[in-house]
Amino acid sequence: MAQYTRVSGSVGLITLQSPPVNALSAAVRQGIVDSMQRALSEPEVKSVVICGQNGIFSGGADIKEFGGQMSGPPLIPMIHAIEAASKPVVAAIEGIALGGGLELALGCHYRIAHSKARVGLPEVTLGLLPGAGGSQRLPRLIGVPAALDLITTGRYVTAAEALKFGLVDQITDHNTVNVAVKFAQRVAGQPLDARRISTYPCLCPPDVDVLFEEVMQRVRRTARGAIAPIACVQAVRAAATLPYNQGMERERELMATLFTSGQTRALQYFFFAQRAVGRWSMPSGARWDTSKPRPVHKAAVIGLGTMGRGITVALAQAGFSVVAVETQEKQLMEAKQAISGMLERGAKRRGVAPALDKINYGCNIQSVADVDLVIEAVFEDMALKKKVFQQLSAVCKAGTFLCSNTSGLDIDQLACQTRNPELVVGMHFFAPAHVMKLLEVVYGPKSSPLAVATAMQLGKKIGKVSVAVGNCRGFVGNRMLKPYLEQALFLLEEGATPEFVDQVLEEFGFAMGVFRMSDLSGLDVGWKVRMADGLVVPNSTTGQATRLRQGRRYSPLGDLLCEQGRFGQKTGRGWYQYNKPGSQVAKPDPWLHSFLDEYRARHTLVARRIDHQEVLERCLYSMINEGFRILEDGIAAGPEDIDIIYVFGYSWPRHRGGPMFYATTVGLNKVLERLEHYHQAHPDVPSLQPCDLLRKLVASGSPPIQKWREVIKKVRSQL
Ligand SMILES: CC/C=C\CC(=O)SCCNC(=O)CCNC(=O)[C@H](O)C(C)(C)COP(=O)(O)OP(=O)(O)OC[C@H]1O[C@@H](n2cnc3c(N)ncnc32)[C@H](O)[C@@H]1OP(=O)(O)O
Repeated sequence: MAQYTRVSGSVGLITLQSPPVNALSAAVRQGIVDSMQRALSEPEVKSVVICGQNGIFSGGADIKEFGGQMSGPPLIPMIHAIEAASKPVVAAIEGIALGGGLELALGCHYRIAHSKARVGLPEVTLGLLPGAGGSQRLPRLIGVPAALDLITTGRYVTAAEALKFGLVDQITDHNTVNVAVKFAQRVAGQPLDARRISTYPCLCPPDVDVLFEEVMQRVRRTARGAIAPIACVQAVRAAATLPYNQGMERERELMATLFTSGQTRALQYFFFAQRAVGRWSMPSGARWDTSKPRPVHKAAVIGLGTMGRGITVALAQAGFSVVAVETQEKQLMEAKQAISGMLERGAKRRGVAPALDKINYGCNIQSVADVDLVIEAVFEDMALKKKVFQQLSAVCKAGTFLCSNTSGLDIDQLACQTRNPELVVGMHFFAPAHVMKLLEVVYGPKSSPLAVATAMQLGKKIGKVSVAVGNCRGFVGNRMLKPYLEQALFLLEEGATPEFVDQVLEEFGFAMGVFRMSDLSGLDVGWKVRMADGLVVPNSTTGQATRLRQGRRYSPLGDLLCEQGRFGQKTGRGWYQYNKPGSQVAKPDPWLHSFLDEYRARHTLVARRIDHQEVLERCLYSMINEGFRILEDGIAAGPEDIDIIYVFGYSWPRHRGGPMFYATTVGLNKVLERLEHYHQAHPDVPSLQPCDLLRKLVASGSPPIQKWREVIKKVRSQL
């Protein structure tokens, strides 16, 4: 709702009241319409101020209303009526003015912002465009180039930047509402024609066509199939080329297309999923709201390879004191130099001082004795990690949390090496750890809610999206990756090329196809794991046994490449060839194609034509099937956890919501039917066998994803 009061005798004050972010719900819109009518009809009122309660102007349209029947007064005529009002209307912007909130402020005749306020049009991140006149008013107010930037990226700007753009008229460090009220008194009675943004001409630079072309190309390149950024450019182009009313018509048409697209539904789901993962729970019943974290002031990182360096930078940049340990003097010096460089470059980008003094380097594990939390990031080797955990347990003060950055080893085995296994959790970062947003916080059977809460809070403080997951091989992300990689290899055996598989996956929206990604990560990483698991049989080039392990189909293709020293980008050869080791430009490799031909001939495999659909279905549905198993096993509490992990950690296209949400858009019955089909064709591939939870969801009528937790609960209670 909105509250109407009269202040200072002649100013009508409209306060938006809809906690927590004063979203423009039907009730708020109705409140604004009613209050405006009152303010305009009261002769004593000479001007109006619109503000939001609790120091927040507005977080925009109420996203929860998008799915349902719209009720209450629509936003566009409401904003037009404000702009057309005969009395000056001033927006007093505190906290945030986002999306529809900023569009409302753009309908006002003046905007006063607090110096700490942030404004923006983030609709593009929800698969929309600023469809309440924002795409037409903003370019008229701040010019086409700046409007294109804000609207296509959805980025927020500070009050200072907004003032520079001319987006706000004044900023203040004082009480914004008081300043706005005084301002409103001053401008009462002044002519308003020059204050109505919709009447402004749209100022374009001379080379505006070139600008639109460049922006459109950039947007198409980076959108990975998302349609909203393209619609945003088209809407701003309409502002630049058409009279206001026609531009509004174009905005409406584009908005209608976006609104009915599956992409906006996926992105709205993703918005709420991002918030849902913070409300973690464990199978024991421990939860985010009943488990208090302990403050961490000083942390340590053990092992300063690629991951350890990134983690150290992430911690130092967030203001933590860090003890960084590498036992070999030479490696320590190299790491120190690399970390300092990373901090300096990061600080330069953000215009702050580098946090070099936050880090103490040492060769001795004894130097971590007084820290509150340790993150072990040594080689992915269980014996080595166990030794480190034994040492940490002996050295650290009582109560220190011991965390491992393992990407898939058993957390419980590490916990068992320590005196206090309840203080042990996994903190699985993704490379580069100071850049990638995802953190899997892994609880073992002995991990305490205190340890989970502390790791989750630390993740938040260093800017990560943290997801609490259970302990199993590969946790959530890497466990689901296994069937995906496996299917990609099987497709090569059956006739596909790495280029074709990658092309299909990249057209789907992945930043990188599976083979380009493997070349980037290094083929030797998985090879070592498979060797440790006893899956690699060296020099076994023929015979049925080469393609079977433990009764299941197995492709040795990756092992065979590694035997040739082809580890990917770092060796200049992998699934692709590169100009030189370390180069990132992947080129198809004729050697690889002959190698695949010879391999198929040796194993009497006849290459067949594989189409887009088969690549997508086999790679993605096998992965989704594993996601259902993960839910069934209680390793992830809900589908949102999996989707967040895949978008933030594995470049799953956000506009498709994540693998589990994607399954709902395909239709669970279709996913089930195709898995059954492929499993029948490949009975020796267990990952294609549809899991029980998927069958149960289909049997219960494929409920919406928000209801899956109930079905999962029922399935788990029957176990
Ligand atoms: C015709 C169409 C016209 C206009 C289109 C639009 O306006 S689309 C909406 C554009 N606005 C946004 O995209 C803003 C989205 N919100 C945010 O970015 C952040 O929530 C915000 C406002 C910066 C606050 O961040 P903070 O970290 O402080 O809190 P949190 O994100 O956890 O949000 C708190 C709870 O508020 C809910 N919420 C936030 N924004 C909206 C919204 N616009 N509509 C509905 N609900 C919103 C959010 O889900 C949280 O709820 P909870 O139940 O606690 O999860």
